[in-house]
Amino acid sequence: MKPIHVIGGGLAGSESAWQCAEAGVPVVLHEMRPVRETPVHKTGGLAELVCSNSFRSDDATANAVGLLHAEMRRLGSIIMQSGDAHQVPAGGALAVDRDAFSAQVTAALEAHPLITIERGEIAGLPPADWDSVIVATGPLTSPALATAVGQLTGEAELAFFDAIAPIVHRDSIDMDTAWFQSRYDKVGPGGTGADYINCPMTRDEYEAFVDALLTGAKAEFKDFEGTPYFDGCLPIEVMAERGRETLRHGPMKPVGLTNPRQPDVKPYAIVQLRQDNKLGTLFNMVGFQTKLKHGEQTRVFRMIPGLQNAEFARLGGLHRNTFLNSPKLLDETLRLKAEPRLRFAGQITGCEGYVESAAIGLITGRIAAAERRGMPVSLPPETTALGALIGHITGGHISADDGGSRSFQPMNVNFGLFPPLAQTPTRDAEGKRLKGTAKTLAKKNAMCARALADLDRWIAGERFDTAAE
Ligand SMILES: Cc1cc2nc3c(=O)[nH]c(=O)nc-3n(C[C@H](O)[C@H](O)[C@H](O)COP(=O)(O)OP(=O)(O)OC[C@H]3O[C@@H](n4cnc5c(N)ncnc54)[C@H](O)[C@@H]3O)c2cc1C
Repeated sequence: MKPIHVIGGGLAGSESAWQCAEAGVPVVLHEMRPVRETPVHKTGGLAELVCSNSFRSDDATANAVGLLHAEMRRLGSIIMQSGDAHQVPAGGALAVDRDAFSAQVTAALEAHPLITIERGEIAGLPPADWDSVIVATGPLTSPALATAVGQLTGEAELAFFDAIAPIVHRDSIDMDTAWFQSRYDKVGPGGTGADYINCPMTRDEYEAFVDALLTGAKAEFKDFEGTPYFDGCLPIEVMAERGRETLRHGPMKPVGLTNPRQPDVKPYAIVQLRQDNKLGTLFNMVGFQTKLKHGEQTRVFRMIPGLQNAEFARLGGLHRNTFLNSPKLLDETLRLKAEPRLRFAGQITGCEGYVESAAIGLITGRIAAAERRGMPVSLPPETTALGALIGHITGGHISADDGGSRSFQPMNVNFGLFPPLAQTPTRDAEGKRLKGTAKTLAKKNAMCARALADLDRWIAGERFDTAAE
């Protein structure tokens, strides 16, 4: 059997390669690192996490990304297996030790008899005799390949940017000012209820901090002027520009947390830091992605009480994010209409986040493997998180039909992408009428239950079963 070529050994490409191989199809995985680096990757490891170490909520009963975790686990995801094996405490979220996680993914792929890993950049369109290719080169696709893809799709259909948050050495945080606590003391999977470091601010401190953010020198990005930000990853200073109170309602919201030294005084704002490595020596500043210049970051972030002596293991930054205008360019099985031997996976398709990228890698791998084996291709139902996400990429988004710039933007999985329930729950188990948040929660519960039931039926109806191969 001719191999499937997967380009890019990140979150999506690693999962794609794994799924193809588990389905009995040989794979050549091409990863350019460490021969050639991206502006943000630091290692040669597969599935390297470039910023936060969080896979976000692990709640499969009421959260769309938690549901996606559950679906991927049912489909034998190597990313979820490795994430689960290297979890670190993070309240209700699934966060991982990034090095151990990446090492496990790398070892699993290296050991698979059907996977060959070739290190080196694919610096242009793949050779013509590669008849089935999965392009999973991510937001930082190398310029040579991006240019080649751009020529197939039209240059205007690529390029965007993203921001990363700083990481602080734990022993440089003043724990006489800061304290450990998860919001609402939420224990979550593998957490303790006291997983985050919290830094409180008075009103005066908050106002001075916002002023410093607004006036601090920013890195310039002339290349990207006029490009809209993705709302899920707004730089902190851009949020501050939207209004002086915006941060207090966003990453600095002071709710669900009590300062043990002054339990009766409500902080005006709180900065949270989340454990970043298993050792617990590094903590990242939650929601603090930034395009402040490096010197300014040190100065401004040391204004935060508890971080006055902070030592930064990594400062924040702003980087390119390459993605396709997929609804226009890809068919329903994620093939490039202009060149169908090329299939796309991961963030380059316009999903957003580690888990979503891996999820699209998972489905793309299964589709490509089924096709190679001459089996019918079946997509997950649109009621599942996987199906909803693919739907968004390949057709769910409705473009503004005004002839202006494209409107398709990267998207995290969310319940807005799912078809509505046939019947929305109106009463609880005791027959009491549901209202407000209880009603919303019941709706999410019902959507999750529907998704998992439909996914199980889809799995049962597949013509090949990866677990049995
Ligand atoms: C600055 C920044 C910060 C981010 N922060 C977060 C975050 O905090 N949380 C989150 O969930 N997501 C974050 N993301 C998004 C996250 O990177 C992606 O969701 C995820 O890594 C995408 O997975 P992927 O497999 O599509 O791409 P990647 O994981 O980036 O993998 C792509 C791989 O392709 C390789 N490659 C590129 N070009 C070539 C080529 N021509 N030949 C061979 N190999 C090639 C790269 O080396 C890389 O290993 C961030 C992205 C950026 C850029």
